[in-house]
Amino acid sequence: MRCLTAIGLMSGTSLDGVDAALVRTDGEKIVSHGPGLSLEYSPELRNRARDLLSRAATTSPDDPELRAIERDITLRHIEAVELLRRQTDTIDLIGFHGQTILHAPERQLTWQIGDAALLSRETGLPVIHDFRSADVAAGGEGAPLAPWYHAALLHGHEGSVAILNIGGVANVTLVDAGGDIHACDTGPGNALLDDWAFLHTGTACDIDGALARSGMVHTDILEPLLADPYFSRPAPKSLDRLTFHRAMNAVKTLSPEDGAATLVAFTVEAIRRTPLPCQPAAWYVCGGGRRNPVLMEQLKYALPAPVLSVEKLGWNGDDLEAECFGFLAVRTLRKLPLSAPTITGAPTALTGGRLTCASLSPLPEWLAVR
Ligand SMILES: Nc1ncnc2c1ncn2[C@@H]1O[C@H](COP(=O)(O)OP(=O)(O)OP(=O)(O)O)[C@@H](O)[C@H]1O
Ligand SMILES: CC(=O)N[C@H]1[C@@H]2OC[C@@H](O2)[C@@H](O)[C@@H]1O[C@H](C)C(=O)O
Repeated sequence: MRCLTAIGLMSGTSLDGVDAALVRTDGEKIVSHGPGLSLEYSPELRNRARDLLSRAATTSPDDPELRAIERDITLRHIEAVELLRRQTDTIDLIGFHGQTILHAPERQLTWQIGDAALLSRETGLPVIHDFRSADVAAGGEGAPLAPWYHAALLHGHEGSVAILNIGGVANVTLVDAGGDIHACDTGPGNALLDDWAFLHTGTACDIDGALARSGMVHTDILEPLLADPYFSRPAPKSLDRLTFHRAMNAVKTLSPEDGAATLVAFTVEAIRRTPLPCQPAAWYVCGGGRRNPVLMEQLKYALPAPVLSVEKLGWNGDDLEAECFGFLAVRTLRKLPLSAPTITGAPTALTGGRLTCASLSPLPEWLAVR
């Protein structure tokens, strides 16, 4: 198959906005990746989405507020596509992750909202979406899905490497010296710390780790949190943004600074305790967590190998997830696997994703022959 240029779109668990990025690929090799951009959600939309997440388990897909949030989020994605389109000649397709509002693989449930038909109609492009359902339906975790992309980018790299994404939730990909891929969600990323900072300072995150830096870690609170069976469970495993929300209750009597320090330690300790088949020679960090200097310092202290930003590999740590969904969109078209037993626990290597093509007539030849 010839190489295609895809726009990948990701609205992550921190609910900060939409990331969009270009990737040129045949679904196996990465010819080029980037540039990308991010568009924030308004504080109002963020609050509505946060509220929706907390009641998603009991919300019907026809709920009018859910529909309204889905539309507003999709409109922001359309803006992102139009802005990115100005930076390149031809776009072939879009990989559209949507916004996860509920993730419960043990109930074969994973729910990403986003109106793929509206996105396709407004942009005139084919849209691949619903990346996680097939994996969850087959008994997999449905997440993380970035590992195939990390492995493709690492092609030719020697030794074992960990790529650590610290978003709202944190997840790791380990590519071992033989090229085998292992992965899982490690535990909380920034989401608890974001909620804590918002509660105490009204800011969307603990900017530059200012709160955590002057706080003290309360191990008497931390240890019971780390006693959760999730941390001793072998990989593959995945999380919902709200899985460890009770930690907010556990730290509620602490000062803003001590609460922040304890939540940072929770993220770091969960990463350190992640059961991996071998120790990586280096950890490369992507996602917004790498911008929190306190988190990065603590990681460097806790982990036995060097901890660096993915920028050291020449990658853009803000765009990586968006690029990934462009890459996976092309893999969907080629019916290549998006997941595998050591990544999501799916019984075999599985493809996934669905095509929505609202306004293309005639279909491009590469799409029509699928
Ligand atoms: N200067 C900063 N100081 C502290 N934290 C920061 C800073 N910049 C970004 N962050 C953190 O990064 C987060 C955003 O990270 P990112 O965009 O990777 O998350 P996401 O993609 O939404 O999450 P996920 O990967 O779980 O889907 C913010 O919510 C914040 O916690
Ligand atoms: C269900 C869901 O949306 N999971 C996200 C979330 O954010 C980080 C972590 O939890 C990861 O498992 C996943 O996203 C990335 C892009 C993934 O699938 O690799």
